[in-house]
Amino acid sequence: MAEKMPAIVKTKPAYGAELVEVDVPKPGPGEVLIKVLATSICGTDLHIYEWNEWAQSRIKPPQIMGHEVAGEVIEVGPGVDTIQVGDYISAETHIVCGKCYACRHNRYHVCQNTKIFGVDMDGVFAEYAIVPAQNAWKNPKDMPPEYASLQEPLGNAVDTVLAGPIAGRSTLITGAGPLGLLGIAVAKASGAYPVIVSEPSEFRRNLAKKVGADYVINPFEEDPVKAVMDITDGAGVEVFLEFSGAPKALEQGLAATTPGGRVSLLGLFPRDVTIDFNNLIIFKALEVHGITGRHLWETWYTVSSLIQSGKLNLDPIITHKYRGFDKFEEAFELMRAGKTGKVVFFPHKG
Ligand SMILES: NC(=O)c1ccc[n+]([C@@H]2O[C@H](COP(=O)([O-])OP(=O)(O)OC[C@H]3O[C@@H](n4cnc5c(N)ncnc54)[C@H](O)[C@@H]3O)[C@@H](O)[C@H]2O)c1
Ligand SMILES: C[C@@H](O)[C@H](N)C(=O)O
Ligand SMILES: [Zn+2]
Ligand SMILES: [Zn+2]
Repeated sequence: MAEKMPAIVKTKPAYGAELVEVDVPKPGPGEVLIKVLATSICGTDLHIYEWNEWAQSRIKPPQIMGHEVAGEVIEVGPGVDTIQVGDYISAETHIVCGKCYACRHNRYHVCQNTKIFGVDMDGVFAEYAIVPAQNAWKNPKDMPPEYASLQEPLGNAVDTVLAGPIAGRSTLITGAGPLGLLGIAVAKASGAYPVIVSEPSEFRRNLAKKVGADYVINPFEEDPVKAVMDITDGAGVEVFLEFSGAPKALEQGLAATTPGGRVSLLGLFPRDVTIDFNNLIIFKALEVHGITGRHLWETWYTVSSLIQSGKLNLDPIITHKYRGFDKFEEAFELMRAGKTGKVVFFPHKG
């Protein structure tokens, strides 16, 4: 096996990243080494690439980027007995402690000592990568690697969409970035109707339609609250799913939700948000959920089953596929410009 490999590395505390030759890592105790078959870019990778304030406070270069992955196990470290060479895996990116108050209540998704690979340690934008065995998820052999790699962000979308009843419910999704698009696919596969999407980008509104949105709205040109009221005969939507992180979208979504409806919030707001709690939440008796990460491991079972059911319309969401990492800068710049859905690399050129 090769001793060196190309990897996208955050080499310096500054904008960008570099494609460099690094040593193929050796799995330590409790770890496995995978041949990376597919790896996709997350918005968090973009923040690390851009070196925004959050990245500056958290990332310690030099470090291999990336965390969404599918790969074949080629070596297991000492003490690993749950995963074998030849297994085809994806990875839960949150490495949880198993010991804190949250973990001891089976709330692993809010472990207070969570570490994330590709964020707090080397990641998977490479030909080979280390995954802690406790984080490995075995895939069926016939699942395409690009779908298998999307399971981690699909888990975010599944936890948002399925935080309450959805079948037959009118649903508003704000934001059709990669996560919102995955949310549309999950909502449609789960029987939501009508699915109304508010998204300012024309490119992404078109993707939303291809994924199955029943109505799309440009919130910069028409009032989404009025549009939702028109579509729902003045009732408002039963379910509001926030995927944009835009404060205005939150306010509009709450106003467009029917009294007694359900609100699930995944988007992260760039600053504190001021909301009329009394009129938009309390007097409407809304059920509000904050969503973070994925439930371990219930969400992974749901995601895997949804993919295997063939009902998730993922193909329109994967807008860009790259063999090798040579054009990684193009990929990041396209994503920064909002001209992509999900971007997937297949690191091995052969
Ligand atoms: N809670 C979690 O665990 C978790 C995990 C992953 C991502 N996130 C967050 O989820 C959000 C979505 O992620 P993403 O990668 O798709 O981000 P993204 O930035 O690519 O997508 C956001 C979309 O919202 C749209 N938008 C902007 N203003 C809007 C408005 N007023 N109304 C409607 N849409 C508007 C943008 O045009 C864009 O397409 C981000 O805020 C991200 O930080 C949270
Ligand atoms: C790391 C972050 O980007 C990841 N998608 C999560 O679910 O937490
Ligand atoms: Zn991520
Ligand atoms: Zn913990």
